[in-house]
This record gives sequence, C-alpha cells and structure tokens, in this order.
Amino acid sequence: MTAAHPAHHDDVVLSARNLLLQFGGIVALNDVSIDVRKDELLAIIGPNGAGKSSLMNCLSGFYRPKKGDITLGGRSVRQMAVHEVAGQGLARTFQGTHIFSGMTVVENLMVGRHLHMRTNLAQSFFYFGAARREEVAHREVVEEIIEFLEIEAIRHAPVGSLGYGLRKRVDLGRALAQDPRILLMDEPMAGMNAEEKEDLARFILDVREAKRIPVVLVEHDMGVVMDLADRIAVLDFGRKIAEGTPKEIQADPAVMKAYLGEDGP
Ligand SMILES: Nc1ncnc2c1ncn2[C@@H]1O[C@H](COP(=O)(O)OP(=O)(O)OP(=O)(O)O)[C@@H](O)[C@H]1O
Repeated sequence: MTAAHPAHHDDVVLSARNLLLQFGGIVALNDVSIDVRKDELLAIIGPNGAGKSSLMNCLSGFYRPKKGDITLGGRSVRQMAVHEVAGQGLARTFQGTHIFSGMTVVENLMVGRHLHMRTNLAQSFFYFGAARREEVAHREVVEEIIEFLEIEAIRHAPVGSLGYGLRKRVDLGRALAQDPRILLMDEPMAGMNAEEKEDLARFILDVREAKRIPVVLVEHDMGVVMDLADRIAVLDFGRKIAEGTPKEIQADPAVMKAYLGEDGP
C-alpha cells in the first residue's frame, strides 16, 4: 500500500512532505517528499538542474517552499530561521569551502562550537571563570573531532595553507563541532582527486557508523554514491522519480532514461 502521507516512524530524523518550490516560472521542486532515517546515508542524485541544491536549501531552512512541510526531530522547519534550524541539530557542508582560511584548524572548529556557547563576550568579561571553564569543555569536544578526522598534525596550521582535500575535512569538522543530529553535504567531492575522494569517503562513512549521525549527500560522482549510500533518491525536473537501494536505482529504467535523456542510446 502506498500512502500519500506515510506514518511518521520513530526512526525518521528529517522528513519533507510534498514540497513545492518555484523561481518565477521554473518549478524547482514539484511535490517532493523524502524521509531521512536514523543511521542512514541518503544520497540525492539527478541530472543538472534537477533540484538537488534546491532540496538541500529547503531542508536547511534557507529556502522557504511555497507548499509542503519539513520536520526535524518532530518540529516544523517552516517557521524557523536558518540559525534555529542549526540549533535544532542540522549541520551542513557546502560546495567549495566555507571555512575561514586565515584562521587555524582549531579556531575554525571552535567557530562550529559557537552554537553551543552560552557565555557571550560581555558575559565573559564579568564571569571570566565560567567562560574559561566553558571554553575548556568546548576545546575538548574539538580535540575529539580533530582525533576522529586524523588532523592532529595540522591543528595549528592556517586553513589557507592546506590542500583542498584537507580543507574539506576541516569543513566537515566544523559541521561536526555543531554536534548535529543530521548532516547535509552538498557535493563534498567536487574538485577532488581520486585519493582525496577516497579519504573523505572513509570519514563520511565513519560519521554515520561511529558517530551514528545520518547523512544526506548530494553528489555527482556515481561511483562514490553507489559505494556510500544506503538509499538513493533520484530527482529529475524537480520531481522525485525513484527511491531505493543503490542496486534498485541502478536497475531502474526511469533513472537510466533521466540520465541518458529521451534520445539516449
Ligand atoms: N536562485 C535561483 N533563481 C532562479 N532559478 C533557480 C535558482 N536556484 C535554482 N534555480 C533553478 O531551479 C532548478 C533546480 O536547480 P538546482 O540548482 O536545485 O538543481 P541541481 O540539481 O542542484 O543542479 P546542479 O546539479 O547543476 O547543481 C533549475 O532549473 C535552476 O535553474
């Protein structure tokens, strides 16, 4: 039985229902629904312009869909400001790198902790001891992430001095420092060589397996997607045309048609 509104299962962390997003006459998302379950890596794929980035931007509260709803941990994202969505446990990495290149690795990760810092600058002036203790606690979390991502040797290096692969790893660290309940990654492998891809893939798998944080991944590299994903959702012209395991998706005629086009071989 297929229901238009499937029951909300306990293991669903993030849920989008019947999203409609338009840019003028362009329908970027048309009645798109997805569920992200606990402990899974869900990949979102589709040809150029299919709506993948639009969907990520809706999930993170950056775009407001015209219709539909998104719930994160049972709460509606629609009414939340972007920083509130982050406060509810959604972290994301972006295309390219969104880290501060003049700052060191540790400093960038501390920026990720900022969300959890209680004392602001004015308070820390008056309550120096409390602020100091809080900083030490955050530093411990950051050190744990540094160890997890195997970047101990570069912890004090300015991020701008690092190669692209390492910078992306620091960006992942910054997102993890938010202590997220779900992680969204938008084309993390773009611009990487094979070795860098392999490295990052290993850490993405560890995020799900060791840290038990579900991951939503938009990625063009099909090899990476088929290797990493537990499930795949396929978008084409703003619609979800398929959803299933990598095996099911590889055998789906509608997916092949979308990728090869009507005039494909
Ligand atoms: N800010 C915007 N203003 C106008 N149109 C937009 C905007 N963002 C996306 N679109 C349009 O919405 C559709 C979906 O775009 P989107 O970027 O979500 O696709 P995508 O699957 O991420 O593509 P790509 O793989 O090329 O990154 C496209 O037709 C695109 O031109």
